Amino acid sequence: MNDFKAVVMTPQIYRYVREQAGQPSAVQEKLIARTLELGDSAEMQIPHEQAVLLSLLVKLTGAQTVVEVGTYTGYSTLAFAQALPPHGKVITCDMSVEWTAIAEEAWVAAGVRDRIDLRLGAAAQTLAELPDEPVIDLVFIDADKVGYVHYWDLLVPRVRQGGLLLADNTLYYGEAASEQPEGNAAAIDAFNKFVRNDPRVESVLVPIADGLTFARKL
Ligand SMILES: C[S@@+](CC[C@H](N)C(=O)[O-])C[C@H]1O[C@@H](n2cnc3c(N)ncnc32)[C@H](O)[C@@H]1O
Repeated sequence: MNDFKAVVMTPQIYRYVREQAGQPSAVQEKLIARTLELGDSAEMQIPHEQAVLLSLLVKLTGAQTVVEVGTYTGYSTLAFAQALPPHGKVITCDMSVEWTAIAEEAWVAAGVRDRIDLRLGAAAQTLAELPDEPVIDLVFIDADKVGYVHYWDLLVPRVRQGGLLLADNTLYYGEAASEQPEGNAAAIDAFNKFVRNDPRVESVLVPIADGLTFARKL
């Protein structure tokens, strides 16, 4: 068996991968630039190729109800909203008024503001207040890493059978794989073990961007 079949990413290969994802739209370009002005926090924005993947997943699954944990400046939300049918909805949670105000400008410019339900406040509270019925088609968890297991447990029962759960940063810069991960990397490692052993889903960790876990609700 081939134990190691993976391409070790280099800047040249990464540029090539980015080229295959196509160019960001004018609204996306502007949002990338506006987010970069924020400084260090800009690294939280998902890369464009991941946004393309998120859009594809909405279309492939026919999702109409998406729940996102972690809006930031709204790049991933925009990817979901643009891929949804006109009556579809993204419920997105964040605590930052400043960052989500930037997101809202982009959503308005893209003409998808009416498909987005922004809920400000602690995500655990927002998710606990969602209806108990399993009506969510697609979930994207991309907020504080120590909260992942709790968000997962709040969301899995609310996802329909066959629905898709996505969790971002599940490699955590590769640190989740270290012998003794610390801090956020330890939280992600614990989350990964939790998902692996969760009988409610079948899952796989895909090494795109910072690691993206896919899980299908059984
Ligand atoms: C990695 S960023 C999200 C990036 C976003 N998905 C994108 O594509 O640009 C994480 C976000 O989670 C938010 N966040 C962190 N802890 C939170 C909490 N307990 N409740 C709600 N939002 C939280 C932060 O304010 C931040 O905007």
